[in-house]
Amino acid sequence: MLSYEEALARLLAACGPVPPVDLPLAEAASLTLAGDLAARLTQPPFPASAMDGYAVRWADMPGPWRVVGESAAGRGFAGKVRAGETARIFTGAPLPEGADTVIVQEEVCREGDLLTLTGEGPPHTGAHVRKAGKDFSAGERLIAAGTRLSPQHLGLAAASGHGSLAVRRPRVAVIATGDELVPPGETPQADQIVSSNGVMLAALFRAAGAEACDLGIFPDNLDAIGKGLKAASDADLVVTIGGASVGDHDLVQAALQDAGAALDFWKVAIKPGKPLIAGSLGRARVLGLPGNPVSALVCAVLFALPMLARMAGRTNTDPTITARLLAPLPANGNRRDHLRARLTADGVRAFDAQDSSMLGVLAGANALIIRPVGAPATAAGADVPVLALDRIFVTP
Ligand SMILES: Nc1nc2c(c(=O)[nH]1)N[C@H]1C(S)=C(S)[C@@H](COP(=O)(O)OP(=O)(O)OC[C@H]3O[C@@H](n4cnc5c(N)ncnc54)[C@H](O)[C@@H]3O)O[C@H]1N2
Ligand code: MOO
Repeated sequence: MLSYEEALARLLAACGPVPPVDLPLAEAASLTLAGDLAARLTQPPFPASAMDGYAVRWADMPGPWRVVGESAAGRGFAGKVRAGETARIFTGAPLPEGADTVIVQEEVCREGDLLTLTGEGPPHTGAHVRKAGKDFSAGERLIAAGTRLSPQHLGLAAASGHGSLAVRRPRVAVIATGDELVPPGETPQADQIVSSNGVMLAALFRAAGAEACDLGIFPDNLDAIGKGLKAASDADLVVTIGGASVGDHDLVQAALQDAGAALDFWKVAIKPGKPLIAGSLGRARVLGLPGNPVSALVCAVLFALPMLARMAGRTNTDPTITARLLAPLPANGNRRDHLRARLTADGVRAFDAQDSSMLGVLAGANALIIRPVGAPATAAGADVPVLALDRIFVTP
């Protein structure tokens, strides 16, 4: 059986960046920028007031002044501020020619056109004025290729003159297999259960900056699964769920072979998720995940997310952190284990129930404690490696 490290290395070696697409800013949130982004505009484009007040020449301090005009945001003062003169000015408005400093309105008294200083006045020349280009200048590199776009990045891109962005958004097709499955919202008949994994994994992949298409449920027969694979074949990553193990109705490998897929490996020394299948179908990568919900999610977190990061053109940062163990753990066997756990400021504690079918425990877990192959019994207080799921699911 392949180790986790070997399996991940092989999967990543087979993935490259997908071609970029141009998307409107509003659709680019949390996707990955394809190329360096340079400013097209300068911000602020002109020296601008940072306060509501009066624009003056520092040389004229401490006044008094004659008010000769007004500069508002979006409607500057066309005239010039000369010796002894001032212009009313508002936050964000262009500083009129001749002026170099702003006095806040709380520090002056105005009677008609006459303005006198009542407070301390501005501390230095240029006070309360934002120089042109203080934020950024046209041509400046603002966001590096490979960055996942946060809301703040989108604001910066908009301000700097971009209405759309070139991003890499890998496409993932999700195929659930199983005669026992009915879609979410439907009432299962005798011997049936609801397919929970499709919606769960599609949401995970979307949160990772992929375009996920949940193709639905395909029964346990070669023809049906073959149809599913056909429908999925223009994706960058095809993810099947279930039918990965050794039972008579576990047909995903056979269906992949029928469809002409090349199989790379089957089974990884991890827990849960041992029967993972990996291969390629045309130009798509294929991951055949085990059907147990926890196994499917753990495999997706361990393998699909790094593959999607690579396809999106991001460097895959290892999300593993270290936390203090709050309750002892027994020695681990020959598979790298991933214990559902609760991570708090105090440390991390594994749930007692670790069966790979239990969605209730999975949904209550915000972390996976990693138990390396052959890890000895570990006492409370020790530092252990942990995957903090909250971090993985909300990145950027
Ligand atoms: N004799 C052996 N039996 C099994 C082995 C083994 O090594 N020898 N491995 C076990 C392990 S470990 C796992 S994990 C499972 C994986 O099985 P499959 O990938 O073939 O999955 P299924 O049998 O199709 O389903 C398993 C389980 O998950 C439920 N399921 C499937 N799809 C969904 C879905 N979309 N939503 C919710 N639940 C789903 C399914 O009903 C089963 O209960 O095999 C063990 N057996
Ligand atoms: O490897 Mo299975 O995923 O333990 O239930």
